[in-house]
Amino acid sequence: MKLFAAFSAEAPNKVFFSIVLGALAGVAYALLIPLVLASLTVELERGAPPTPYMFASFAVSQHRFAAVFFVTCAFILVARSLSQIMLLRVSMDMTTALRIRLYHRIARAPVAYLERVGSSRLINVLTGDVNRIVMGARLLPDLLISIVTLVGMLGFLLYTNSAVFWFVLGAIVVGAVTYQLPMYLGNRHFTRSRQKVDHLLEAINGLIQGAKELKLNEEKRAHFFRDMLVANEHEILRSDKRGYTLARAAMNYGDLISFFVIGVIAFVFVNYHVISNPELVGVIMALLYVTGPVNAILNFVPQVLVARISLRQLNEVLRELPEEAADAAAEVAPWQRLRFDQVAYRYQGEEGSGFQVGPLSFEIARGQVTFVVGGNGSGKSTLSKLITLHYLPAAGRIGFGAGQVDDGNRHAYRQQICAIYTDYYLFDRLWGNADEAGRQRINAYLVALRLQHKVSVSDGRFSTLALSDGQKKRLALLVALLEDRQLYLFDEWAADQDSTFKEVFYNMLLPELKARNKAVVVISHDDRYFCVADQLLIMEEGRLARVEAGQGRAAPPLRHGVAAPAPTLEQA
Ligand SMILES: Nc1ncnc2c1ncn2[C@@H]1O[C@H](COP(=O)(O)OP(=O)(O)OP(=O)(O)O)[C@@H](O)[C@H]1O
Repeated sequence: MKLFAAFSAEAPNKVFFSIVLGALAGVAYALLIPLVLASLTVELERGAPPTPYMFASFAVSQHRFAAVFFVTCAFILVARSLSQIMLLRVSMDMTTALRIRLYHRIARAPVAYLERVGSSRLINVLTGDVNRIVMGARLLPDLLISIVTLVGMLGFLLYTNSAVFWFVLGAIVVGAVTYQLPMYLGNRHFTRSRQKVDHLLEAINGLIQGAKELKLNEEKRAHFFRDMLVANEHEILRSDKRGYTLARAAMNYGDLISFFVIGVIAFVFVNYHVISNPELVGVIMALLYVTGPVNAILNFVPQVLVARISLRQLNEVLRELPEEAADAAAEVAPWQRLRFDQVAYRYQGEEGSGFQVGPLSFEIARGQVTFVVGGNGSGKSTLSKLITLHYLPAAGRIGFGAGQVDDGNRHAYRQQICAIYTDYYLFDRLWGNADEAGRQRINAYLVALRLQHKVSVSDGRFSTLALSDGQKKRLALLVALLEDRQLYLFDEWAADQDSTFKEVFYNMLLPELKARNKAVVVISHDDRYFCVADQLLIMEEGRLARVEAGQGRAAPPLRHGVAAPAPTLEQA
């Protein structure tokens, strides 16, 4: 029912219309056998067969019945095709709408959540579950046609012989109930298999991303295959085999229910009830005829069950996907200082609580460069995500000038921030239309970052991203510099740059941003350049050990011959 509701929400009118058409096709289907039987009965009652009607030089008996029969067939063809095509189209629209809805939800989910669940689960929902839901929903009209046909044929049986009707109805109820038991058990195996697919996708990700490491260590590769890939594959295989075995057995049992009933009526029932031979022929024809719809109902059930499991997974993801308010247009006042007041953040650990950063209190001023320094694991990157408003503080307040960051304005403040994280992502294009001045700036930055012979930009797209790690990071810096923001954060940007570009970064770009009255936060291990900072925040084990005033001056030039200086921006 939930599956149906999810489906009909997409286009209620179209779904309603195609269901009516499907139901009419089912009714017409159920009329075919009674029509043939009625024409035979009329012929028997008349005694001598009438002269056949000639149609296109073919002799046609009972031409009125024949006409109704063929018109009914034509109606079934049209109604059924229309119903299926309409629902097929709605289901395609539904697939796209579901995916787009999920994209929006993922885009609005907090970064901390996305880091926690990882990409495998979400990709599995987007590519696998959405399709399975739509496949299941697509079967609904066929299911409906079969149900209506079955009901119509039961009506015919009631009309023919009420004792047979009650017997058949009882047999169908017993058959459906006994059929449910193996289906229920099969369903449990399918659910288990579906959960394992998430783990398998993660392992496949490791297989591709970790290809280099795996190739260099045969023992590691063997363990990875055994414990991650093969173990998950086998568990999925085991669950699927059990699930499909039970489902198949149940389906075959379902296939034969009609024949059991026919056998019992033909060989046993007739000895206890009065039933004429024409009635018996009619009943057996009707029962043979319902074999198709009964099989269809039972065959579609496993797919609808799989679709229901996927719908449950999708709803679970949608339910647990937290949504952040995303009002980029909220009013925020101009500010000069970013304030952290007793701000604390704690990761959710596997068992209980994880690493805690804070409580931290400090200020970052515009027109100044603030360095965040400290040992590995001291919490610098975590702090960077607090400063850029991705992690929500568990305690304390973050403010820009007199304004406090809250759910309503967080997204608007984010629009004033630009960051390059250690795990940055470089998109292959620049968004927004660049005018002539913009194009000149891009070219100037390409020259300053010595990328002019490697990358060009046309129609806002980079000509290539096949670059070295250092070059890619310089391209990411170019993208950041083109965005005119109030606060810039660089998390170990210079770590994999050679000395020339460290010079450019620390002695040229940072002072330039400072001169443009930007608040600049730099996470760095380059102690040679600490003198560039106006302020140093020193982190130790998640706490702010000290806040030191810096010198706010350029680092002394590199020794002659170590690196050729890059052109300044003005020169470029
Ligand atoms: N996504 C996460 N989930 C849980 N714990 C995390 C996560 N990211 C980091 N941590 C924990 O937080 C601590 C601080 O990590 P963080 O990356 O902030 O340190 P860092 O100072 O930037 O280190 P480095 O200099 O090595 O980059 C680490 O001990 C780590 O275990």
